[in-house]
Amino acid sequence: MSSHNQSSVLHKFKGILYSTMSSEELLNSLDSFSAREDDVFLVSYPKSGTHWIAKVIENIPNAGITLTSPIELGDISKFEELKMYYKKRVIPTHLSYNMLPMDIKQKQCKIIYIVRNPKDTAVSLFHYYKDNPNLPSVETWATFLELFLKGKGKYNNDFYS
Ligand SMILES: Nc1ncnc2c1ncn2[C@@H]1O[C@H](COP(=O)(O)O)[C@@H](OP(=O)(O)O)[C@H]1O
Ligand SMILES: CCc1ccc(OS(=O)(=O)O)cc1
Repeated sequence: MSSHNQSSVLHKFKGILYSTMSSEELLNSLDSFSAREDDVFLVSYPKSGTHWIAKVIENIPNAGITLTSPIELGDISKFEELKMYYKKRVIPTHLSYNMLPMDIKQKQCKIIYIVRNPKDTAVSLFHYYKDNPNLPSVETWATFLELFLKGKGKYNNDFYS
């Protein structure tokens, strides 16, 4: 696995790799997020079928919900953006439980946790990295799988360092 390009698309926050589309300032301020009691969080590891489940939820007739972008995606203005939604919010995230904003736990918001067979998730992630020239290049399936099994990947820790 080569680490070229890593600096342009990934950055480490508290030992975990995130997309640079999640600003450090936002990640640092997650605990200042003010949850609503009726918020629903759609929590998943990347490539677990998040978009599919999100679409299913979004298409529930008369659900009266707004599907937002992931809570960790964007800059410090994210929480202001989320405040603008007046309908019940369904908020996706790939954050680990420890990184979830405190208020979500305090208000006991509902969480839908998506689990996909990790063998399929690993294959999906492997192809995702292979097909995305902006991500660090993947050499072989064997090296990728070894790192994946060690929990070393985006939203995990130091896959590409
Ligand atoms: N109805 C469905 N059943 C099972 N997997 C689905 C699905 N719809 C999408 N997926 C798979 O979910 C993965 C994407 O996940 P995410 O939305 O979290 O990024 C893709 O996996 P593959 O790369 O194996 O095709 C995609 O094909
Ligand atoms: C459909 C809502 C959604 C969910 C997750 C996303 O992040 S990622 O593409 O899986 O990194 C984006 C949008």
